[in-house]
Amino acid sequence: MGWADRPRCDQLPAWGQLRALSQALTTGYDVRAALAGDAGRVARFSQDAPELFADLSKNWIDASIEDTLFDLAEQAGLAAHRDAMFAGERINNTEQRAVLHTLLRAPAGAPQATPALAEALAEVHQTLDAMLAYAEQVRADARITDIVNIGIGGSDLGPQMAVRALDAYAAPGRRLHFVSNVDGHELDAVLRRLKPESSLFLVASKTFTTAETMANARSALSWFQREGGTDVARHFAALSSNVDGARAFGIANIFGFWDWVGGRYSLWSAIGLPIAIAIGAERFRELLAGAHAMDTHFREAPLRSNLPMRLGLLDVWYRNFLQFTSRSIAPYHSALARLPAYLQQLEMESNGKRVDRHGGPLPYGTSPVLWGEPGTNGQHAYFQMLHQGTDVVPVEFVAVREAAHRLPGHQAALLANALAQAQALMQGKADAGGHRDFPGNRPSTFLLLQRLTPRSLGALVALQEHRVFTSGSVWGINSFDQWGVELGKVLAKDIEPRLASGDASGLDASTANLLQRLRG
Ligand SMILES: O=P(O)(O)OC[C@H]1O[C@](O)(CO)[C@@H](O)[C@@H]1O
Repeated sequence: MGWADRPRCDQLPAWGQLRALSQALTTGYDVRAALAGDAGRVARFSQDAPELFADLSKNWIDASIEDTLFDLAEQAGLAAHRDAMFAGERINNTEQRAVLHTLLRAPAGAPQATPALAEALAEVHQTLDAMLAYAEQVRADARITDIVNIGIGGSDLGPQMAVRALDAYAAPGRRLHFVSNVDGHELDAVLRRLKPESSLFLVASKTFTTAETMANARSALSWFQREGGTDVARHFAALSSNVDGARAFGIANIFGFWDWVGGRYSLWSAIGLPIAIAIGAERFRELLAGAHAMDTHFREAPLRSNLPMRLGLLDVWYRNFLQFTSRSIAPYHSALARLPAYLQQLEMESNGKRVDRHGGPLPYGTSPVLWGEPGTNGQHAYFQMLHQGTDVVPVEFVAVREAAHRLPGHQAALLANALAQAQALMQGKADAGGHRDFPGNRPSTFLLLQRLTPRSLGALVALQEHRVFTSGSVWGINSFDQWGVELGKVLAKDIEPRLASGDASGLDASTANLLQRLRG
């Protein structure tokens, strides 16, 4: 039986065993006792992976639970599903598309399973070379001081997150702006500071039809022409798999990609152009190399030491057997400020599904809610709830050992806080007074990077992509479509003219009332 037609995960033997294991944890799993009583626990639940170290030992997990999760992965055909993705099978079944973002970071000429894949890889490298040559050209052009990326969702979140994360590698004197929202305040605030002759607009849209991006691109183009800009070909470029659409818009400089790159998996493609302009071609290649190293790990490491698989299986354990509904991301590096937003799209758009890949409703939970802010800021905001709230929320710390700055004292203070928070969540502190009592035993994972470099960022992001693949695969869903975003788009199109006309016919009473108030 193949991965696509195996029984649903809740009908697999390991699922029942995991249910029994979770029912045995009547008062939760005691991580403190487990750590104190087992000298081998840290080694058993820690591991190296490319560019990072992971400590899972503060989680509600033990050897028998993890072994049963490994059984579940085997029974669910996880490895075969992964291999099908790398082999270019159309695993995105609702759109009949392959899922090959990993090919975007494969080295030129890397052996491929089929001639078609080898050909696709050659095309990837041709486009990459052209895109990186263009990035270098922009970097060398002292007249261009402001680059504006106009895109939304995957055409915004990845580049924005990475540009900020790699700011230490950016050449000074050039500003990158990201405009995503159809809310004109956002574009207006950027345009007010720009001059046409020193601006470059990158219109980033896989489909080149997304309403917000098209509205912003049209407004940017009229501003450019109104302000006396003449050379559209020099000041506008498009990053899109819809080359005809970009051309019809009037853009000549187009960097393409393929339908097998999902929007939220696209920062490695032409969508990564703002990153390449910020950090340069060589550093961009390092970003790809870091991701490729994680791809190789995901492909080749045995299940037991395969970090994306271990994290994804832990996510399944938490979501389906301990009923945790969210995970908090705590990056202890201010340059990773946009990582939680990026991961929200990655995980919640991929795995926020209520039917299996054949369309059958699921009786179990899927994507958790992801949220977070950089540490130490979160500590002074919502960590109260993590320590003393009624719900258990697993926290994923991301810490970076070496700072990119030389300000004395700050890095030690930052790292001490990361460690202390993980420790405090776990240890707790008994106090008879109630209000000052910390129950402790709150689970966390600790990911540790040596430095935040293009390479380590690439590995970190690929790790997250593959852990999302893992949980989605076990759940039997299609992690690569996003039909859930469509209905709101259609309704907005219907409502927009009504705001002008006031026609509320056929609307429900609440929407009709709000429509009239918005008009007034
Ligand atoms: O790159 P595009 O085609 O403009 O799409 C932007 C985003 O919109 C979505 O399709 C959701 O509406 C995302 O999946 C995607 O990343």
